Amino acid sequence: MGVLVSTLWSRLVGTTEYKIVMVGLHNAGKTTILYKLHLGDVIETQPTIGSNVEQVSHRNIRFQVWDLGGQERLRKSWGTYFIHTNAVILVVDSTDREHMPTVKMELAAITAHEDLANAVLLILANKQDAEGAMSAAEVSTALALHANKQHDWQIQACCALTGDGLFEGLDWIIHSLRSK
Ligand SMILES: Nc1nc2c(ncn2[C@@H]2O[C@H](COP(=O)(O)OP(=O)(O)OP(=O)(O)O)[C@@H](O)[C@H]2O)c(=O)[nH]1
Ligand SMILES: [Mg+2]
Repeated sequence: MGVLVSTLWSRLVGTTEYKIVMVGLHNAGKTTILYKLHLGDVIETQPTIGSNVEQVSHRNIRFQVWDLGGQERLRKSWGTYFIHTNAVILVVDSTDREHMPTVKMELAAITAHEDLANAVLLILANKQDAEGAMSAAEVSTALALHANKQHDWQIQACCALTGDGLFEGLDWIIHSLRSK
């Protein structure tokens, strides 16, 4: 009963907070997305060593968004951020066809991680503005997303520079978490 009342109260006064962890290979656009969501602006980024964390608000819901460095040597530590995560965002550089097999391998590790058993998964097919970018459908095929039966998932095309697709992605996360 107490949990029900507190959930209803949170929804009424807008105090729900979800933890999102954003992963993806180096140069995928994670930090650009984080600050586009947090500040509404495009910032100049450097490769992330470790992580950034910021609050993002959308539809009266607060998200604590973690942006993890994507260089190969940093990927081993992603798992240390996963505890109590509600949603994982996997950011993909849609122009980087060569590294899709690596993304697929990292995705397999993410979906198998025990701390993410209840998390929902959003794949952002980023850099849609760039020439030669794979469509969301092509990225979906390259990553064999339909084989993923463990998590609720969705793929969303986006462009971090304009912000197109980013809030649609958050809308899906909200909808998916609420229908759990
Ligand atoms: N054309 C285009 N460039 C983008 C887009 N998103 C990010 N970039 C560029 O991609 C480069 C890498 O962006 P970051 O946000 O630093 O990438 P990251 O995923 O945080 O990289 P790591 O911190 O190394 O893991 C930057 O030059 C961004 O401006 C996009 O949607 N379109
Ligand atoms: Mg970064």
